[in-house]
Amino acid sequence: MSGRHKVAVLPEGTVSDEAVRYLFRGQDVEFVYCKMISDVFQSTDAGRTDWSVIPIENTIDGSVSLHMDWLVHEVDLPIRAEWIFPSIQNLIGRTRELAGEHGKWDPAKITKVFSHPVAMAQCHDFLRAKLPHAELDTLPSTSEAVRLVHENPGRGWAAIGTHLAAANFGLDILEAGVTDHDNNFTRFLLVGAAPYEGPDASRRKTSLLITLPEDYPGALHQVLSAFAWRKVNLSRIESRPTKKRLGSYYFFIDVELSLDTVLLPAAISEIEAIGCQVRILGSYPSIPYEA
Ligand SMILES: O=C(O)C(=O)C[C@]1(C(=O)O)C=C[C@@H](O)C=C1
Repeated sequence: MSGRHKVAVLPEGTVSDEAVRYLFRGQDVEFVYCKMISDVFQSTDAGRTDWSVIPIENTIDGSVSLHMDWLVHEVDLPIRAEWIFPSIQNLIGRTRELAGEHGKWDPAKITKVFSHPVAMAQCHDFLRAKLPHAELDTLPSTSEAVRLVHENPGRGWAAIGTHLAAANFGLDILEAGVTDHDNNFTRFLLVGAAPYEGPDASRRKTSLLITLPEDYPGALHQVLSAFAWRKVNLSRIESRPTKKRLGSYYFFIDVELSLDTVLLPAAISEIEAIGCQVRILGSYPSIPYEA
């Protein structure tokens, strides 16, 4: 595809937006903001954009299962790159509306908190300790939550979201950094038909989706040993339902090796020889994060 690349991503001011700006810093790309993650996937699937930005795993909340399932069942978009980005969440609202006697926000004045479910889960301890009385409501993104609070003054509403969203909607940071741990990162995937052309990374990975044969005792052990005896490192193994039958699962396996090496195709052939189905989800650079 020629010309300026287009990247589908959740709305401006989301963590995904911050992360994609970081990945493409200094490069001439066009961001196409989509309200829902389904629109992010479908935009590239339908060819309207070259890539989609998909949050896939978080330090505190683990894998984003919904997005993993979309990658497998709904679209066929190869993974082109992965990178991590800090997920810094803040309590956002209007200080003037929510302040107590001392001018600081007063938890008792907050009736409802909005956010994306994954962002909300990252702030579980804070919400339980400081706002146990508040109703929690989830939305398709953190910036959508901030927008809702912006449009509804005087109701005691607050949002969990980024500094960028608070600034975009002219709201205040009531409390900064409210995630359960400071060292909170989200891993993102760039998926789509176009190869990623950014600066190359020395670390490469390959993601595989493996379906085990039925009635083959020890099949998972054999799969793992095909990697183990070749001393191939796996950075993640995760099971998800095939959605066809109760108890039937795929295994997502991230291998710390490019598909261009001799070892990995040999391991895949060995795994297929025992009757497993192997789908290659992508072989891609793992871009390091530099603070
Ligand atoms: O709502 C956002 O800000 C997003 O970018 C979405 C999302 C996610 O889907 O996991 C991405 C990263 C954050 O850690 C929390 C939420």
